[in-house]
Amino acid sequence: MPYIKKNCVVPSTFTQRVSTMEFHFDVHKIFLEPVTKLDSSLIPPRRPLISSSEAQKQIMTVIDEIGKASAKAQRLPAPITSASRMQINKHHLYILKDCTPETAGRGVVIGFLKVGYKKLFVLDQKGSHIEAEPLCILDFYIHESLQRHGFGKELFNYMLRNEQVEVQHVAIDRPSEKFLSFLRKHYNLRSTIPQVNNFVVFEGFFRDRKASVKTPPAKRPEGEIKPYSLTKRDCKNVLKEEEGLPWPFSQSQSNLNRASSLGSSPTRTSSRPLPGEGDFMKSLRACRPHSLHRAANSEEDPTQRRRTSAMNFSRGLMAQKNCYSRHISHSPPLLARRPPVDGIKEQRKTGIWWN
Ligand SMILES: CC(=O)SCCNC(=O)CCNC(=O)[C@H](O)C(C)(C)COP(=O)(O)OP(=O)(O)OC[C@H]1O[C@@H](n2cnc3c(N)ncnc32)[C@H](O)[C@@H]1OP(=O)(O)O
Repeated sequence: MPYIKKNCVVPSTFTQRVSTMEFHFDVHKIFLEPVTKLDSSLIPPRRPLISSSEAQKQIMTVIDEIGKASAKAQRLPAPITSASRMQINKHHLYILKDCTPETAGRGVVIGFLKVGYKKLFVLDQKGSHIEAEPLCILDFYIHESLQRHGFGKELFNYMLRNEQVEVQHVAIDRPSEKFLSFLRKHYNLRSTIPQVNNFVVFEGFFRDRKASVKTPPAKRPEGEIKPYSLTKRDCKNVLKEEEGLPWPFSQSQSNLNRASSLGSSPTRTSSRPLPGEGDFMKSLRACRPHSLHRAANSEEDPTQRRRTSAMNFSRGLMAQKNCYSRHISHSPPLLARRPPVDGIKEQRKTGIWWN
């Protein structure tokens, strides 16, 4: 397990030279703390020891490189963390550097954690959809050579303290098997509440929350049901971006297509309703949640991981519609297991999409 020595995170078993993400400049001059928190300004809380324009350039290089390393480790088709993405989103990036004397004068980063608040519809245990804006874990990476040394836990705990959030209250954007194992081991998070989007939440998500969660507006007479904030939009015609629909309803079709290729949690760029949105909302009321989302423990092709934010929504939509149109109040058994061979073939046969 690591321990803190002279404000630095150092693994107790650490004897060999660190081989991590190195840079041609000295990371210690831009990140003065063991963990540096960045927001969209990309300006560290403690002023770098070099000119601000040079610091900005180096910080952007670090973010781009660690983003690439994370994407490679997760076998994502493209990085979901980059300097330019940081600048346009309200995310927080925690960067952990190595502070051992061996790395003095060199640029060495151990890993990073990216989080951000997102509006989501989250299903509770009873299958009711709840509007929430939880802190979401968006990207998490520790360099391969230093995994299983306790750095991930140090960084994660630092983030929880800094964001003042309980671990069971976070939502996680398609966690990897390693991350699920990490959460089981360190936080005893095991049972998930099935969702129809890419986010995984654990039991306890709805308990003792400081931030408010609310159920959508009271049901209108049949035929007039409108999802959350559609009414608001109808009235005002304009929604501020921050007040857009929760994911998954915040996506325009074109954005869905783009998001699916990038694999990230999509950003809100449009407040136009999706085709079939109303049906989906109705079906959410008519259907209990099912394991459309990959079961937390299920195995999956890593190349497919986190690729399908948008596609999964479409699949969820289709499956929910399917469920609704057949007036089924429980998930059909088919939905509770993964496709035997190929989800697409299965979909063609059954009309039901797999997640
Ligand atoms: C929302 C998302 O970001 S999902 C993507 C998460 N990131 C990745 O999958 C990238 C590759 N993995 C990593 O970067 C790291 O393994 C992390 C970030 C998941 C965990 O960081 P670490 O520093 O390794 O974690 P730490 O040392 O504190 O905890 C170790 C525990 O994490 C889990 N873990 C870490 N590495 C592995 C691994 N290779 N295989 C299985 N479990 C692992 C295990 O539970 C492990 O405990 P164990 O060694 O007793 O089995």
